[in-house]
Amino acid sequence: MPALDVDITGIAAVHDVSSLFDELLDNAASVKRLPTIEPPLNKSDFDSLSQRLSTALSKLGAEDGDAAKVRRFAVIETAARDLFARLIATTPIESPDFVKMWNFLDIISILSDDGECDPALLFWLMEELLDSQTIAGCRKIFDFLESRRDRITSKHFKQKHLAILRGCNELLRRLSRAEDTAFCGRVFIFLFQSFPLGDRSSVNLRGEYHVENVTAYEEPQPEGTSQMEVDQATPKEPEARSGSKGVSFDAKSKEEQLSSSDLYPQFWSLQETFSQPLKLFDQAHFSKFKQNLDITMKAFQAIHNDEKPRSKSVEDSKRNLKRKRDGEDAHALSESFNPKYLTSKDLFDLEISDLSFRRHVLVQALIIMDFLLFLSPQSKERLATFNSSNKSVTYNEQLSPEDTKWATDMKKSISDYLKQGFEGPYFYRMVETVLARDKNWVFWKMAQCPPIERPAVSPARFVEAQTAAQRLATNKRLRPMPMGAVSLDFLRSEDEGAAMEKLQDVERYQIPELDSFKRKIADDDFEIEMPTNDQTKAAAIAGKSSKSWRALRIASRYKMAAFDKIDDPKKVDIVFEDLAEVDDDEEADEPTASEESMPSNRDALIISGPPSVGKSALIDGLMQLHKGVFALAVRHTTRDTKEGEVNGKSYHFVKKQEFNQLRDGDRLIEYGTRDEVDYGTSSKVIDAITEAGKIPILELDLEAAQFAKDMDFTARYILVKPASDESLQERLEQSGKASEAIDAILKKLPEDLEDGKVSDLFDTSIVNGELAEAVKMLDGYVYEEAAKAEEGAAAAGDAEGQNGDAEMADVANVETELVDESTAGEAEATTG
Ligand SMILES: Nc1ncnc2c1ncn2[C@@H]1O[C@H](COP(=O)(O)OP(=O)(O)OP(=O)(O)O)[C@@H](O)[C@H]1O
Repeated sequence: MPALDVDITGIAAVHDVSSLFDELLDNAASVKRLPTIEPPLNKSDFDSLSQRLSTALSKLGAEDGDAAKVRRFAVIETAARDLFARLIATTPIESPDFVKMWNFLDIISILSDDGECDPALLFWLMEELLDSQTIAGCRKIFDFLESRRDRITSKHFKQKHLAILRGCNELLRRLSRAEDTAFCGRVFIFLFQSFPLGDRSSVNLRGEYHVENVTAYEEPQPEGTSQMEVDQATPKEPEARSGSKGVSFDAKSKEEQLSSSDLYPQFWSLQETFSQPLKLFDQAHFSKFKQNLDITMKAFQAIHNDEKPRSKSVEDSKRNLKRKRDGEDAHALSESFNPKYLTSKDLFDLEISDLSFRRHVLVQALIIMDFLLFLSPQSKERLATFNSSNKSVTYNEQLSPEDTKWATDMKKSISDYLKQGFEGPYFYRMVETVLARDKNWVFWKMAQCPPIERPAVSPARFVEAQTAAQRLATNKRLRPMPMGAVSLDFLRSEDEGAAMEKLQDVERYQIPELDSFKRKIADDDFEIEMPTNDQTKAAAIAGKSSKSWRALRIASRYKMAAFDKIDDPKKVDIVFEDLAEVDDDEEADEPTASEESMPSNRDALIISGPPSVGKSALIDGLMQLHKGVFALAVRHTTRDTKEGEVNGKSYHFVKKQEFNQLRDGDRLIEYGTRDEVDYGTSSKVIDAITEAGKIPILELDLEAAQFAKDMDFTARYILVKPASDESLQERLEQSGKASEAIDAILKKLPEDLEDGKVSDLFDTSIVNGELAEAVKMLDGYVYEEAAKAEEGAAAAGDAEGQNGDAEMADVANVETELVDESTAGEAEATTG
């Protein structure tokens, strides 16, 4: 602490600075009205702070230089300590007025950051503040320190770090590890977060163990003594005792198990080794340890470990912490955070029946196994090349091959055990991660904690590295087989003709089809999921990456849109999918009709019938009548586009492979081949229409309709029949079909329209005689006019049945065509 240069000007300046501090505290009170630690005050909360401070210090003169700076710092420190002492003396920490202290500390922190006072002043005051308070008060001070940690440690850390370390260590000395475990943790965390990662001040460089932490337990009675003490008539405690207290052993291994009272001393004796691993260098101790750990492990394995851990949950602990911090129930906390083991014999059964407890002990054992394996011959060999200059943590002892095997096997058993039970895999992963990180710290310590920060590379070294990299990258020397190229070795080995033929192999010059990777990637996926062995799995993983990359490169030529849809880089399947969507623009052109305009039955409509019977004409008619209600499900086809056809409107024109993919991926609700051309309707197209709120209409030939039915596609199946063979023939001729084809169609007609077949497949049939009338019939069926009319007729009585108007006649017409011919017959008879 700088000595105060007491002189007249100094005393006057201290007075002025004290007045300034009072003013600043008044300013702070008007800026921050809450009596809380938060929010911190900032320099901007005080008007022209630097200037006001210069004025307050003006009596010291305007000299510069180190001596003047020391005088200024001393004056500010004296004024600060005066005010600080006044605040401590007059304001209890619980009082809302204590906010003045927090504000004052903020002011000091601002001055310190600006280099106006000694950087460590804040922490000197903090040390005194901690000294002046009870542990409950220290918690509040720590709340302040934690909330300002970044700010108060970011600048001039070198000048502050000793004061921080001293203050925290002093506090730790006051805290009980058993009662204030959580607070100790906060102090440690504060230290770790304040000090740079590579700071050596807290490293146990000498590798000392905390040997005072002795776990005391009830030593077993020497043989014979118990007989003297125990009443002969009292039966020896049965093994079943353990079961009655909650420990369940496997029936099979019960006989091999020690009773819990026998296990008790063996189990607790492990703690001695856990706290002093160096004892393992004594062979006798090591043998005993191995034996005890083996027995413990066996006992643990026999305990069913499928129960949930019984220890207080994290939430409970958090609640307790909160309570403690609120000062409401300090006692409860001291019970839940006891770092010492309770080793009473009476508790033993309960303790080892708790999965958390067993895990806790096994993690200790795992740490010891790592310690032992560090001494294995293999590890020693590896470490021989390592700079292990810190002899305090490198040991000359070497583990024998048998002991190495024991430690390795034990480590595996423990690891397997930890993975079992409630959230076992998660718990084990956490332990594994912590231990793996810890190993790195061990190496660092062995190498005498070399600086973690790397010095900047010199410009000369950078230029040298850059030139070398450029040289490597621009080396034009040809490799025997450039990356990705197909081997040309066969040119040497085979005769000229065969070699030339091979050279012309399509695979050599043609980019493979995108789809060719789909099956291969699926095969790799299968192998990864159900590997034959580790090698095949590794090969499949590597193969999948390479194939996915190649597939992406090919897809990038014409399927860039699909790339947006790749969420997981390991799943590129989307690039194989058909991206043909229903034409969005078209959908947008025709807005979806209102609810009232929709029929009550919203199943898709399948309009089917012989060629040229008028399916399209009927669909057009229906769609004209009800705009925005229906949308045509455009089929996919493998044929080329004809003149006037628009992709996505007439058909979705796709390649054979793409069509096959849709078909094999169960994405077609019907498909078939006509004249060597594939046609099919994608379920995606239908879903898109439904999602747009419309009803899909599928125009299908008879075979396709049958296919959809066989595929259980839900729809209303409507057959369009010609009024007569002649009228159909006429339309077929008009369509320009060859006469042979027309003959074939007409010849097949009776078979196609055979009653039984029709009634199985279709829900209704409509005779397309006069177009307008047929459309009306279709409309009536779709909007269930017939059903409505039936209801109406029932309500209106007979009269209407006798004087049916034209519309009713139409309805009757539909009914006559209903596939149940007997009913139709009756209807016909009625209307006739
Ligand atoms: N009721 C009708 N009266 C007169 N002409 C009609 C009638 N229905 C359809 N047509 C005409 O018959 C021709 C074939 O009709 P449409 O294309 O609708 O039949 P389709 O069943 O859809 O044929 P394809 O099976 O070949 O697709 C068209 O020129 C159409 O205008």
